Amino acid sequence: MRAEIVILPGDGIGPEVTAAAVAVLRAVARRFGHALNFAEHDIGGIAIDRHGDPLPPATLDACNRADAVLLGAVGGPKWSDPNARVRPEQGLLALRRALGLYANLRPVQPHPATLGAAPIKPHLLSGVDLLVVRELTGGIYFGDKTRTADSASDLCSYSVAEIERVVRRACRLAQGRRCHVTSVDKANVLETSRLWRDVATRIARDEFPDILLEHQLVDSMAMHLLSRPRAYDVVVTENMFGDILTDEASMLAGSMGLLPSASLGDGKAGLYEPIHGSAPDIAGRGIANPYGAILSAALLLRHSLGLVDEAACVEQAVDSALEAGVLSADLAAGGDAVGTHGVAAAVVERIETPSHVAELRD
Ligand SMILES: NC(=O)c1ccc[n+]([C@@H]2O[C@H](COP(=O)([O-])OP(=O)(O)OC[C@H]3O[C@@H](n4cnc5c(N)ncnc54)[C@H](O)[C@@H]3O)[C@@H](O)[C@H]2O)c1
Ligand SMILES: CC(C)[C@H](C(=O)O)[C@@H](O)C(=O)O
Ligand SMILES: [Mg+2]
Repeated sequence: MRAEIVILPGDGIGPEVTAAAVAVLRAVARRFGHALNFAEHDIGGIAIDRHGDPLPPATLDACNRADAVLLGAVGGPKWSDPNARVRPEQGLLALRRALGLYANLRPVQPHPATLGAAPIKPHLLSGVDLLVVRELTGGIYFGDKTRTADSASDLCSYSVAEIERVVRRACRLAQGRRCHVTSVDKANVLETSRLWRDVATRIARDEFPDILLEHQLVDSMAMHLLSRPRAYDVVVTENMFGDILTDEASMLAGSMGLLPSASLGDGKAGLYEPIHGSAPDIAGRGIANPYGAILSAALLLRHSLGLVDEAACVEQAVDSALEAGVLSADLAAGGDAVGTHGVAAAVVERIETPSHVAELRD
């Protein structure tokens, strides 16, 4: 197949981890005979520096035309002055909104080889397999903002239609899994959460009789996610709760650097990015963990290009590399760590050696 993929490396470790993911996609293209074309564009801080705009029109045009977009990360201390006129993160938010990507899928499946890196007891982690579906284009992120000398406000609003579409997406995804959806809200305090709970209840009851829907308040969810993570299958929640809970969930896997994400709308095109940020504390040292970016590339192959076997091949190559002890510094716990390039090379080698990955599939 032919596909146009836009690469947005962004800031900090973004360029390091996207380079690793592109190397893996090139290996997939070679092995399976696909013509994947990559076009790099600016977003975030680097786009502010070069164009005075965190989402330049040329970047947005390219993303609109592409079959899929792969992003590294945006932001960093250079652009973090609270009084700055414009911020890198605005570029990412505007892109998600402009592409209509309302459902952000963040799968969490701790790998046996990285249990040692997690601060949670290993017996709580075996068998954990959950999928957070985070609403991505509404809520407090996008409401009106005000600021005066002595006060500030951020409006949180949701429409019925915004809640319906993301809950439907979560229920459909659960039908392909264990048919269990946990909807997370703060309905004991927030009006938006009370609407969320009403709509989620109605959609599950009227359209998905095969789905078990449960509701959980976000504060106790933050606790249960660590104390009984195996209890969850699909978790659906609003924008900011999903942001916070998935950074927490990354500790089940062992590192922020491990979790991928897919941001989807109603069409095939999507935006794929690891859930972590630009990690200014380790940027430029070649030690960033690229597994989350590589697994995001696997999601791109599956969801936007429909290349299911190719996606599975990447995921199996990652499993095999982790099993072989190819661990970046955040996972190696003082042992021998492999740099970003080394991790990418280990995954590429496994994709190029079909027998290696086929063995795992049996
Ligand atoms: N999608 C995005 O572009 C995105 C996501 C989150 C944060 N950010 C931005 O990133 C900047 C830094 O934010 P932060 O420090 O709160 O969060 P962060 O995710 O960048 O880093 C948190 C911690 O996790 C570590 N870490 C993150 N990714 C890693 C990786 N791949 N390998 C190894 N270690 C990794 C970092 O070294 C740091 O100690 C901010 O400007 C923030 O807005 C961007
Ligand atoms: C950088 C920031 C705007 C972003 C978000 O809050 O959505 C990030 O934290 C993420 O998780 O993708
Ligand atoms: Mg986040």
